Amino acid sequence: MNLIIDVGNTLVKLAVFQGAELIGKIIVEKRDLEKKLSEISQTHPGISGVIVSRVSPANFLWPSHLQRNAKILELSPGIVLPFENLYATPQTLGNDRIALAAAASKMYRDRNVLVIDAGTCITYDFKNKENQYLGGAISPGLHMRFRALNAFTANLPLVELQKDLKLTGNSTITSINSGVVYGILKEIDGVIEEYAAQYDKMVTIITGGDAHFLSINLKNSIFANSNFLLEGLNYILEFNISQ
Ligand SMILES: Nc1ncnc2c1ncn2[C@@H]1O[C@H](COP(=O)(O)OP(=O)(O)O)[C@@H](O)[C@H]1O
Ligand SMILES: CC(C)(COP(=O)(O)O)[C@@H](O)C(=O)NCCC(=O)O
Repeated sequence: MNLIIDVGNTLVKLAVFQGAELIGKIIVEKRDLEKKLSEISQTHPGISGVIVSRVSPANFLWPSHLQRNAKILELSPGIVLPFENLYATPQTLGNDRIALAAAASKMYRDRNVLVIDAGTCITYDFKNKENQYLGGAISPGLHMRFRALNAFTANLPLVELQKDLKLTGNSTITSINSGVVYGILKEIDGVIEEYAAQYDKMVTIITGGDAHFLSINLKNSIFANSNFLLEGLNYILEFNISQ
């Protein structure tokens, strides 16, 4: 059994895998991580492998049971990867993006794959059909856009996402919502179309906290998979254990 820990910039995702099958998942705030880890190590005494990926600091103590009985792997740029990494600055590449490329490699090794992760930031990661990771793009996430409009102006309030979309905002709140949400939707559709024009038979995956809401409003039909990053981390762990 493997324990997977994905520390994002906003939330921590924890999952337990039995081999390649995800058997449990929980999303927690960083302040609750240590408590949850201790609970999981008690309820799943069979955990023998752990992988942790961080893109932001998270301070916690490992439960002693895990420290004693499990192989703990911290994802870092030096780790052996199941794909060829052509990023020009691999030492600065986000661990979450490495995990997404690993999942693309596991599930679609011989295909061109674009992975979109809509979390704190929106990341675009492209792996080609030669199993090479080329890189992609980083842009501000949904909440970051709402917060930026509030933080860098005098008059704009901090708006919560309105799921009822109106193209033409007729108030400050609906204008902000239209700008943020249509801005993201058109960005994502545009990026997909640019890649699809350059790479044949491309698979596109969307994941991350805002994936569901965005995917149902996109023009392009793409696969939403909320566990894609976790699957990638599990694959990297299994790949390194078997080396
Ligand atoms: N300050 C915030 N308040 C409320 N929600 C936020 C805030 N910052 C980010 N979010 C939302 O939290 C979710 C985090 O998604 P997730 O994929 O877990 O991101 P990450 O991996 O970056 O932690 C997203 O829906 C994002 O829009
Ligand atoms: C771009 C990110 C901040 C995304 O983080 P997230 O929104 O998933 O929390 C993270 O992948 C990161 O810190 N990347 C480092 C820069 C790079 O990937 O080149």
